[in-house]
Amino acid sequence: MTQAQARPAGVRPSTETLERRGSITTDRDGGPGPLDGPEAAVILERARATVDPELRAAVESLPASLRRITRYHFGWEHADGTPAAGNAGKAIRPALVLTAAAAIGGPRARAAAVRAAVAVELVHNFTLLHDDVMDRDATRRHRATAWTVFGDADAILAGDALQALALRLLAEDPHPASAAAGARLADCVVELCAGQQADTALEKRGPGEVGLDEVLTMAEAKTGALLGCACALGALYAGAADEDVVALDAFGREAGLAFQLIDDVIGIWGDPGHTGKPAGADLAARKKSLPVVAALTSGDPAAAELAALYEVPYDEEDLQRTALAVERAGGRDWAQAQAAERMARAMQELARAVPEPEEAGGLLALAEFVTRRSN
Ligand SMILES: CC(C)=CCC/C(C)=C/CC/C(C)=C/COP(=O)(O)OP(=O)(O)O
Repeated sequence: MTQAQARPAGVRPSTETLERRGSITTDRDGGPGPLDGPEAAVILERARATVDPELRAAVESLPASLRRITRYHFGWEHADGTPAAGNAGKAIRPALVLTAAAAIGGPRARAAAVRAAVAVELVHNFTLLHDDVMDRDATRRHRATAWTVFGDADAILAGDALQALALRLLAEDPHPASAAAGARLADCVVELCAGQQADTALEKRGPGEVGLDEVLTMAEAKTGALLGCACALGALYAGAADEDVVALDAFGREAGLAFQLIDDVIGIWGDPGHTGKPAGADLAARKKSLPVVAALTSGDPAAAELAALYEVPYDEEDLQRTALAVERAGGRDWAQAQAAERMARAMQELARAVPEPEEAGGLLALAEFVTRRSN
């Protein structure tokens, strides 16, 4: 099913519709003006504007030493402590929390779910800080990663502090759903850790020793779990029925897997000007990303060439050859088709929880965004 087909018929919400269901607000409350760009971009921008004050307040509550690292990580400060323009990321996860809440319970539910959205964004950034240390990634969001500036220990501890702030935010929230949300977020952190552990274990194995199913399972835990949790938290804060919370969690997970598939494609063929990461970093690190494992297990003659390249350390010369071998063995096409398939499943779950297309439009737009993005 194509993405266009996946969108339920007749869904092209107007600015008024988006306002009514709470996905956006106009400048009456100081938010962005009327819808003037792609819907997802407006929703993401609005989510960023909604969560940033609480996110900053949470970070300001940290001791000075940890505050410095986290302010740098969010792009609010340079390494020397002077103010920076800020690049705290795309805000996909807080947008999912707020938009899921709005889809079920309208603008009031969206407003009630702000702390949950901040908590999810804090957990996401905890994982990024740790992931960069483990992967030895030197660049994130177009800047040097925190561990390269402050060292491994400080980056890890700043990540730990963000996770603690997330759980404290929910613990202090008087909303009736906050305890269930806290438990769900804690379970999600455990799943993220298991996914990350599976990933590091896979990286130690040879190119011929990794199966596609186990990489998909790992990616669902590492990436899908938090997107699913974000949607579930929004639904919980809106007072959704249990089965709708489950369906929205599944929607987020499937969209999350599509997101990881596209992230892996971008990691190989993306434009570094957009991604903020060096070209081919995943191939250079010999990462067993989803397109690579799909290619390795394809049975295509190009798979043998790819396996041979993956057996030896990275050499600048072979970067293009490696990307070409993944493509020739079908890894790129498979990842794109699999992302479309996951999107179709996500749409089914969304229709179960939010059958009214007008209400589902914001979540649909975000899911489409993750499979269309270029960074
Ligand atoms: C426990 C542990 C260390 C787990 C690691 C989990 C992990 C980092 C998974 C990768 C998820 C991912 C694609 C992040 C980029 O998100 P994004 O493109 O939305 O980032 P942005 O906030 O910069 O936009």
